[in-house]
Amino acid sequence: FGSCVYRSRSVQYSSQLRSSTTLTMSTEQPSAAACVPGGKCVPCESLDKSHLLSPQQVESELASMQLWKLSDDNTNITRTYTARNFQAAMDSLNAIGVIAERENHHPDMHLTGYRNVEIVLFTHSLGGISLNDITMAKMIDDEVRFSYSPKWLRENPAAKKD
Ligand SMILES: C[C@H](O)[C@H](O)[C@H]1CNC2=NC(N)=NC(=O)C2=N1
Repeated sequence: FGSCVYRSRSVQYSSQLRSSTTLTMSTEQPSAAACVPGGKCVPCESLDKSHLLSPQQVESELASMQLWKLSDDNTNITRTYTARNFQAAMDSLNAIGVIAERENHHPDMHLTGYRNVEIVLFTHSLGGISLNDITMAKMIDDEVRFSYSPKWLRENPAAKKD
């Protein structure tokens, strides 16, 4: 997933003595990179308005992602679920957080009523939806092992993973 090309190493030179320069290699945190389908990543900063998806484009992407909905104002995609319990909700948020940090593309996450979760994805730098958000949604669906409320799962069979 998202084999992002990170600007991996920053080289800091600090000359301690005039006669020698200490070369300290430090590996930066993975740089700003957001992923688009196909595992290619583009740095967040390289996105511009041309990367915004139209509502039609979003809807066609979401046709195969039934757990996600396009917001009424077309500015984000959301996924809501009820976890089995508070810990399961927290575990899912933390798992999503790992993906978000890895991809440097972060959802808004809301936990209410101790186990009702809403995940909201949009590209902050554009104020709308880009392919990065679609990719993140797919990664969340594919990689996170959710523990749902059995009642919720019965009511949302699309969430069932075989
Ligand atoms: C500097 C940093 O890479 C950027 O702010 C990243 C961080 N995470 C992000 N997450 C989201 N959803 N949208 C962004 O534009 C974004 N940009």
